Amino acid sequence: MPEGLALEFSGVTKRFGAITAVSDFSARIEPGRVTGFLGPNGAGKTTSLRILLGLVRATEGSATIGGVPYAQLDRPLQTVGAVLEASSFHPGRTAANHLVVYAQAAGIPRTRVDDVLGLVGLADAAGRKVGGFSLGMRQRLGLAYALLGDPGILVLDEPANGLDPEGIKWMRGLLRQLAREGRTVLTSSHLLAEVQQTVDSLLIISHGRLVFEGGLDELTDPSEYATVVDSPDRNALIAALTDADVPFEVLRSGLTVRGLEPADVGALAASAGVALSSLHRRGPALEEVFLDLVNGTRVHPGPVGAAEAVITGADAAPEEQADAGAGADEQMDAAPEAESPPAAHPAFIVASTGVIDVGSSEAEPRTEAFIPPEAEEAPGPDAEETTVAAEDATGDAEDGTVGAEDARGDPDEAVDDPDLVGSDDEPLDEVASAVSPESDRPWEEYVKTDSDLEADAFFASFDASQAAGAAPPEAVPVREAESHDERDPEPELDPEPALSDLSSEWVEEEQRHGRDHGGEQR
Ligand SMILES: Nc1ncnc2c1ncn2[C@@H]1O[C@H](COP(=O)(O)OP(=O)(O)OP(=O)(O)O)[C@@H](O)[C@H]1O
Repeated sequence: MPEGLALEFSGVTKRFGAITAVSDFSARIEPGRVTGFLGPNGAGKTTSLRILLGLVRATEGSATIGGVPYAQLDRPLQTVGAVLEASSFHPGRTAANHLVVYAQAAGIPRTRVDDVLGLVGLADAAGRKVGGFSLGMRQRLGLAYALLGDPGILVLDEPANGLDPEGIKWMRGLLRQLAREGRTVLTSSHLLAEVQQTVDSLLIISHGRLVFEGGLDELTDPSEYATVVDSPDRNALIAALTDADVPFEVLRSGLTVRGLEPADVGALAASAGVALSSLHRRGPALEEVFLDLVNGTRVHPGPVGAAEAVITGADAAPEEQADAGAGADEQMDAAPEAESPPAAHPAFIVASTGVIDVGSSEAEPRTEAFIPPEAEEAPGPDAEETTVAAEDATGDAEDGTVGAEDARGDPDEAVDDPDLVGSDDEPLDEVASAVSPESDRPWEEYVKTDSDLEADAFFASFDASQAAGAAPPEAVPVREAESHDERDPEPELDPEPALSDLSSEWVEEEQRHGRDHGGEQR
């Protein structure tokens, strides 16, 4: 059985130019549990996970896997399986062939490909081209990739995206099973409800800062709960409570008793011979508590230093805090259940859904890595990380893509906050090469990370070493792939390319479509 190892973030801060994506984040994730990593859009979840996986270098602090940085793992794919982005598969390759590339590169037997495809429910689709896959199928394929090396650690970024209710149920079961086997499972989401039934522990992050660390049952204070009880003979129940000196309020939904558990109230009624029509515990809706935590109107008195972490609303009146979370019924039993530069590591290369270990990345000097035309006006290509226009890299904000502006609220405020401005003595070139903090709209700027350049170099060197003169395939437009009729067993896509066809031209084309293999998918 693969060994689950602890994951640890120690004082991790990541600045992208003027934006602080993660701020002094420390947390420990234990094996044998499912840990939910929660936060609203733009909170810094993906950036934190990328730092953990050696795809982005922390500005400060470190993240380790079993005590060592990702880059120092001997067999990365067999140690950590990651799903960070499910939409970046080559549309012309079959699901099986996609995995075979990674299996070969990591020395994993071909039979494992069939195993994992079966495990994620894609056995029947193994020979189908990924361009015809639904989002949910791509998500499953991403998971198959993560499981390929039978790793003891699973790091999944929003794994439920695109899954139907049946798929979500299946995913929950799988995560629980993996944790039961002793593996470390870290799964991110922006919805508490999505992970509520799965996780043992929670990390909640907001504006890059940890605001909660603990179990679901620790999210709320026991004093926030009350027992709601009712009887067909309400007068008899009122008399029984009054005789026992138990204070209560009469509500339309029943009598609310504070300070007594449902079992105690039930016993009291039984001893008075009063039949009950309902008896349950009522507390703040967990989703409300989650929102209060991320909005700063609730501060968790845990060891995370949340009081300092939450910038606004921390001094809201206690009544307001209680009101904000109260009101939703909850069934009794529903309650809780850097210095070493990773990109230069010769033993791994970044792939779209995580990391693979396919030998040296040094083949292509970084200066020759693909630089999108949009980046040409940005600081020079010899910078370690390069700024590119946000519209191409992050999608148009008007399309609904959440960018830094959404995440940070008032952009002017963000720029004025000294914490959000990269300092001149940053150890990385990225800050120097990023948009200047004086820029009008720094939050819209995309900073090309080490992993972007690693991916560029990987595909370029792959092409150089494998190409046998075959013409590169035309990239299949997304629209064509997405409009595929499921009744057609095999979409009319381009022929499946050979490994040697994975040319840099294709990568460029993919990047123009926003499917940056291995890079930041903003
Ligand atoms: N390469 C980059 N260049 C510039 N800004 C970036 C880059 N990557 C992330 N950011 C910014 O960092 C912040 C945190 O982003 P991140 O993707 O980590 O958040 P998230 O919690 O994963 O959000 P979501 O749930 O929407 O995926 C955002 O403001 C984002 O715009």
